[in-house]
Amino acid sequence: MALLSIRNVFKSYFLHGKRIDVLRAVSLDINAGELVSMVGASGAGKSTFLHVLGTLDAPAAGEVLFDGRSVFSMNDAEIAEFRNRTIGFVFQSHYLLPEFTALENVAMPALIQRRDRTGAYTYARELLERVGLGSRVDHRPGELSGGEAQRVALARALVLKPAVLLADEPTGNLDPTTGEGIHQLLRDVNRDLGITAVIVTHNETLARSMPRRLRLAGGQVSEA
Ligand SMILES: Nc1ncnc2c1ncn2[C@@H]1O[C@H](COP(=O)(O)OP(=O)(O)OP(=O)(O)O)[C@@H](O)[C@H]1O
Repeated sequence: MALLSIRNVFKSYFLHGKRIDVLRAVSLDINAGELVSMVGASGAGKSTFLHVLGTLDAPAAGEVLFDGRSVFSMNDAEIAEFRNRTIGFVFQSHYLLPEFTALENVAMPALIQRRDRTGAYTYARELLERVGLGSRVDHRPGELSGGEAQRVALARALVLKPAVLLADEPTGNLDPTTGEGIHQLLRDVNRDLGITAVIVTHNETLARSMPRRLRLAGGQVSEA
């Protein structure tokens, strides 16, 4: 059975009396452990797709299934709980808290969930070492390079041990070499931690380096 399934999903926006159909009858299965890239023109709906897949946004019609269970049939509190437990997000901006160190930023989701403090910091440190920032744990975001800050954001997305990692243009603000470093880390995390990952990117070369490639165009998702 697929880990994540999208079944006949529609999503539109209404703005100034006009309707924009973004996703039109999208169906897709993603198996546990897959590493998937998604490309598509600006405005094609990639972020919208990722938000629906990540349960941040409900579809107008259709279903999102996790392990065969329909996510949007749960109530809002249950969906939020499910999302916290299951999905890690990385965005184009790192959204790190400026007044906290790298270590505190990574541990934060676990502390908010009232997990064991020592365990949270130990795992946060381990994740920072994994992303190559063992020597930067006490740096605040303003004392990190763009690529380093994005690696901290990736570590933070992993601290609750999610089954799924969704990344929306995680290298969009980075130079190509630094961007390739982040993509390599995503490949490592997928391989070593067994996390299922979907990465939206504008970089066709990086997208092609992923084992499975999707393209979003005309409201439809196809294998690329
Ligand atoms: N909240 C909203 N209200 C109205 N229209 C929206 C909203 N969010 C997105 N859109 C429109 O929906 C379409 C898809 O947007 P989306 O951000 O999903 O595209 P994208 O493929 O991620 O684009 P980009 O690569 O430029 O980030 C765009 O035409 C956008 O203008």
